[in-house]
Order: sequence, then structure tokens, then C-alpha cells
Amino acid sequence: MDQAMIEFQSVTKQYPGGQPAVDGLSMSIAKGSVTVFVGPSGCGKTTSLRMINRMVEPTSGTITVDGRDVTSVPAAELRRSMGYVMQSAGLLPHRSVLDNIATVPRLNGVSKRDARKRAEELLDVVGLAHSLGGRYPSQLSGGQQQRVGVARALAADPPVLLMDEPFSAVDPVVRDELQQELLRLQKDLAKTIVFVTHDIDEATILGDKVAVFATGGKLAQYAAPEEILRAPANNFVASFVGRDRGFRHLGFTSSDGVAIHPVPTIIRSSGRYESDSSAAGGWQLVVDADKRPLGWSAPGTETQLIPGGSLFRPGESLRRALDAALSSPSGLGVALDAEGRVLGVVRGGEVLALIEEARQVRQAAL
Ligand SMILES: Nc1ncnc2c1ncn2[C@@H]1O[C@H](COP(=O)(O)OP(=O)(O)OP(=O)(O)O)[C@@H](O)[C@H]1O
Repeated sequence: MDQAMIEFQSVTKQYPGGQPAVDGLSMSIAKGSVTVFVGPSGCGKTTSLRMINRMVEPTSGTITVDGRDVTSVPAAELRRSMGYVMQSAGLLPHRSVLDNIATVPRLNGVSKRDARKRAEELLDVVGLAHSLGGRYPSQLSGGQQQRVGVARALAADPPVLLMDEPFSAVDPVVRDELQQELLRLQKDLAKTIVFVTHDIDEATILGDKVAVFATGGKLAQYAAPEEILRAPANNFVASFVGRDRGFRHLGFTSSDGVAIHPVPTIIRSSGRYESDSSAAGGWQLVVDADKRPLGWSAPGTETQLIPGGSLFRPGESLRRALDAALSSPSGLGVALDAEGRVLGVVRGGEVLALIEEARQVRQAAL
């Protein structure tokens, strides 16, 4: 059985003069897992998150972290022992990126030199160039600021990371990147992450477990994302998950059987185009000298680059394969190897046929 890291036991929070913000919450969060709190606005997600590090105190009930009642640890110490990332990265505007990341280690008594060295390592971890270390937060993009926020939360190597809508203020493309980056990070770090969002897509992408909160601060369902999409516990969860949940469910269906076909390519290097095939008359994929995709060229327009759709890597879900095909101007989804080089393409029709097959297998199993 998974070992519990965080436990809520009958936790209620009542702010003065209102309905309970959180009502009788009991749940166990496994060590090393990503748990997402999702639900409509005002249903108590943030309040529940903040009770874990005592930014908010429960009215009744108990929360334990690693077996210890949180009220037995001084609030400031507890807060410092957990990473916290919020929507606006919450960086100190007059401190450099490196100094921001080094904040908690410095508070913990780590020398300035060591804290900065660690901060530099963390720039690598979150995918930021070292040259950004000397900048001020206002000199970074929203996505870069969020990465700094994550680096800062990781600086003291806390076992628990609390994330409150950390990616909701960035545009969808950057958001997708940050989500994938977090999943990659988590593979190595295996932190216990509690993540708040109001976006069911984000919840099912990131969560090992998803907790759906209903209005009035009640836990409506707590389960693996596949189960929430496949078998919503009640009407509230079903309507929150939405009618397209069948499509979302594809996010868990393996793409193993998808065929990857060769694709005619044009190699563009130093501004020159060189077609490597005789496949005239069709769409051609434009790649650089290392076979990384640059875009598409429509039939008969060889030097005009049309931006491509999303990309797909074998091993990812059928949903990503379908996304790649549907978002591609050619109708062919570009498949990449682990180094980002083009392997070939997947065809939308074939992906759909596999989806239908998977649906029939699922139905037969019912
Ligand atoms: N400091 C506070 N004082 C009084 N009421 C509060 C306070 N903080 C939150 N609430 C109320 O408690 C309820 C739950 O709020 P909470 O922020 O936890 O919800 P949420 O699900 O995180 O919402 P959102 O997605 O909008 O942030 C809401 O009705 C909110 O108005």
C-alpha cells in the first residue's frame, strides 16, 4: 500500500459569518504522488491547500504531514519546510532571479555562496538559462517567472510541494510546456505534490490522483484521473468533467499500435532548401540539418513554411497522437524520437481506428 504523506481527518474550515469553506474533509495523500485539487471557484481548494502548511488554521479536524500533527510544528517552521508556488510567481521584485531562488536556503542559514550555487543548479532543473540569473523578475516572461517560482520552491529540497494554480496565468502553449516540464521533473524528484487548479484537463494530465471539490467545500470524488473520467461518482462530477470526457479519457489510452510512416522532407539549412525525396505534389515536412521539424510546406509551395501542429512521441497517449494529426496543417501528425528528431508521421484516420478499437475492447470488458 502507498504510504501516506499528508492526511486530512474530518477537517472543517469556517471563516467568520459564512458557509463552511471546507466541510468535513478526510483524505490521504500518498508519498511521492501528485494530487490535484480541482473544482469550481469558491469550493475550498485553496483553503484546503493552505491548511497543510498552516497559512490557514482549520476550525476543527486534524492534518498530519509525515505522521506529525501540523499544529505541533511552529507555523513559520512548517511553512519553510514545504515548497509553495502560487499563480503570480510571487517573486521579490527588487531581488535578482538567483537571490529569489536562494531565499529559503538563506533563511535556513545556508551561506550566500552555497545558496547561490544551488540556485544556479536549479536554473538547469527548471530549464532556464544561467544568463537569466542576474535579471530582475520584471525582466522575465510570465512562463519564465513561473519556472523561477518552481525553482524557489524546490531550493530547500522540501519533501512536499504545494502549488496553487501555478500555471493559470500563462498562455496555453507555455502552460502545456510547464505541465510537461513538471511531469519530467517529478519523475526524478518524486516529491509529494498537492496542486490546485480549476481546469479538469490540467488535473487529469498532472494528477496521479484527482480530488474533485463541490460547492460548499465538500469532496465529491477522490480517485485516479482515468476513473473520474470513466466513472464520475455523481451528477456534479459528471457535469464538471464535461461532455467531452470521452476525448479526455484518450489521454490514458496507449498509442502503442499507431503506425509511424515515412514522410517526404525538405532539409533547410543555412537558408537553403533541399528536398530529399521525389514525392512531388504532396505535403512535405521541412526539417533542419539535425532532422528537427521546422514546419510544413504545402503542395507546390516549396519555400513557404507553414507552422506545424503539436508533436507526438511514441509511448505517449492516443490523445497526443490524435492532437498531433488534427492540429497539423497536412493532417499528418509529426512523431519525434527522444532527441526531438523526426521519426515519421501518424495518420489521423489510423489513430481514430485505434480509438474505436480501444472503445470496443473497453465495452466488451464491461
Ligand atoms: N480569508 C477569508 N475570509 C473569509 N472567507 C474566505 C476567506 N478565504 C476564502 N474564503 C471563502 O471560502 C470559500 C472557499 O474559498 P477558496 O479560496 O478556498 O476556494 P477555491 O476553491 O480555492 O476558489 P478559487 O478557485 O476561486 O480560488 C469561498 O466562499 C471564499 O469566499
